[in-house]
Amino acid sequence: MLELTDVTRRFGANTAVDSVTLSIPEGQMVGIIGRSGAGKSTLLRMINRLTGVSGGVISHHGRPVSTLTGRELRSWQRDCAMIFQQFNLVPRLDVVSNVLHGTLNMRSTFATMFNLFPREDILRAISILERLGVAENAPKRAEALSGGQQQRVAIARALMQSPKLILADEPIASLDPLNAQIVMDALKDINEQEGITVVTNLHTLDTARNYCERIIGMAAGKVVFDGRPEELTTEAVRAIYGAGADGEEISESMTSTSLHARGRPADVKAKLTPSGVALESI
Ligand SMILES: Nc1ncnc2c1ncn2[C@@H]1O[C@H](COP(=O)(O)OP(=O)(O)OP(=O)(O)O)[C@@H](O)[C@H]1O
Repeated sequence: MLELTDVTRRFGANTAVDSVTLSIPEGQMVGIIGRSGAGKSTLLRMINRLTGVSGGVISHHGRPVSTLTGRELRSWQRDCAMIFQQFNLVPRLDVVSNVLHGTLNMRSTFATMFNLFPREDILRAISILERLGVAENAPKRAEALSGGQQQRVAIARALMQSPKLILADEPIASLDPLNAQIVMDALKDINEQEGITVVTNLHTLDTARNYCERIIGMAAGKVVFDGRPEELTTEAVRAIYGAGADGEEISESMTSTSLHARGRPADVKAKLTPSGVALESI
């Protein structure tokens, strides 16, 4: 169980995350939604300790993790792997080495500097890449891969850490709908097969509904919705996304996966559905 009690993060006078209290049981797939600036990334980054807390406590199985330092902090960061919107791979390094870097915290600096990896780790990295359908790219430089393939490599690197939790910060925001679906399917599969808790920020409501058993809605740093997808009523959506700054109502484009493909008229929207990609006129 991951527990956040009164967790707050301030940046100067700005409160990015405001007294958030949450319990996330082991094995849950949770989607965090909200407008830009609602505090979603800051919340995830505090769990992984990329960002410190200004107040409150984060604990895992009763152990406070928000105050860990040194070796214990590194061990916690290994337990909760992060996946980022921009993949964060080493572009010039080959794919398999990128995945092997998931073992970074477990190895000596010397071994890491010279890319010395045990044979069993290399075989494991390749089998994880196989599972994610990108093993044929193992010798290529990461930068030679498409965005969707790079994100699958980033997921492979996360799995290489044998994490207890995967924290994904807008993992599909840079991907086209088809690749977005492949990446979300991979995260769902890992959650179901391995029982790894997945907490993912999503900028699209329909993706959260389709993939997550629990949705947390944030607005201005606070949790304003926490429930099952079917409990997410229009009223709840309005509480999360509110009205626009100029008073306009929430629009589908704010909350759904929309793509204006090159050469395609802007009034056609590609929507990610459980059965594939549907093009709709809007
Ligand atoms: N390192 C930082 N320094 C100063 N302010 C920050 C920092 N990180 C985040 N903020 C501020 O905290 C607030 C919440 O930002 P955060 O990135 O967590 O929101 P978000 O919901 O993830 O938005 P987005 O979807 O655009 O990433 C914003 O007002 C942002 O400007």
